[in-house]
Amino acid sequence: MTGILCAMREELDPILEYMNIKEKIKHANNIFYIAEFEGEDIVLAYSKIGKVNASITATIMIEKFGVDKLLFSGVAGGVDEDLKIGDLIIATKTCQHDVDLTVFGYEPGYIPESKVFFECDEDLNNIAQNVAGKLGIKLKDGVIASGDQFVHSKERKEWIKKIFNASAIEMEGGAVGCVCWNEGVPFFMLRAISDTAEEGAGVDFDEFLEESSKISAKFLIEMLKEL
Ligand SMILES: Nc1ncnc2c(CN3C[C@H](CCSCCOCCO)[C@@H](O)C3)c[nH]c12
Repeated sequence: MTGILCAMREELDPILEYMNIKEKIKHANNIFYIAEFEGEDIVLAYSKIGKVNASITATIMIEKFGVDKLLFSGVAGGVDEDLKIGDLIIATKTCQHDVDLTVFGYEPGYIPESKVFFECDEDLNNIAQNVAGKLGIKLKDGVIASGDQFVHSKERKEWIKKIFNASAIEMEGGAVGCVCWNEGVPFFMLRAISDTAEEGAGVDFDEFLEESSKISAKFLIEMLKEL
């Protein structure tokens, strides 16, 4: 069964509008929507913000609901110069930019017995690129870096770009990628840009959250039709 995960209610609501919701299950302070879409059952939820919350919900989706591929939809801060507000990006891999065990000689983002980068599923990414081609949409791909902080400083953004070669920044994908890697579940992440993660990003985020969430949701629905 396909799982669709978002961080915020605003990111999930535009997706639910396309779904025939059959059941709502409350569990671990989340609501899991069991829906039917084009004859297939799908489980959907928003985790709440941040890597810990996203890890909890992703793990429950897999362990309790038997999700065998996990698709994330939401918004992100753009890092690459060519990413404008409203543009779409998919992750080739995710990481955690706020993990720092460098005093012990480890590279930024590395945790012993784990890894810095969690690869996203190539087949799902290829499907996304095919859908983008049919729709005539530019769909960037690249590293998307997560941390438990809303990044609103050019200095921090440039550091994340330099160290992780990040194209976008958010707060959940590195955790969900880690969960899916450990569980052996294919992971796909789609984000629409809501801000540029620099000074003033908070204002842009508030202004563009809803519209960028809809852009991501709309594309995800087109992709679901190809799964
Ligand atoms: N620059 C940036 N830095 C880090 N992450 C992001 C993301 C991606 N999501 C949005 C949300 C952060 C917003 S907290 C909003 C608090 O409530 C505001 C009122 O509801 C979190 O789930 C990560 C967009 N721009 C970002």
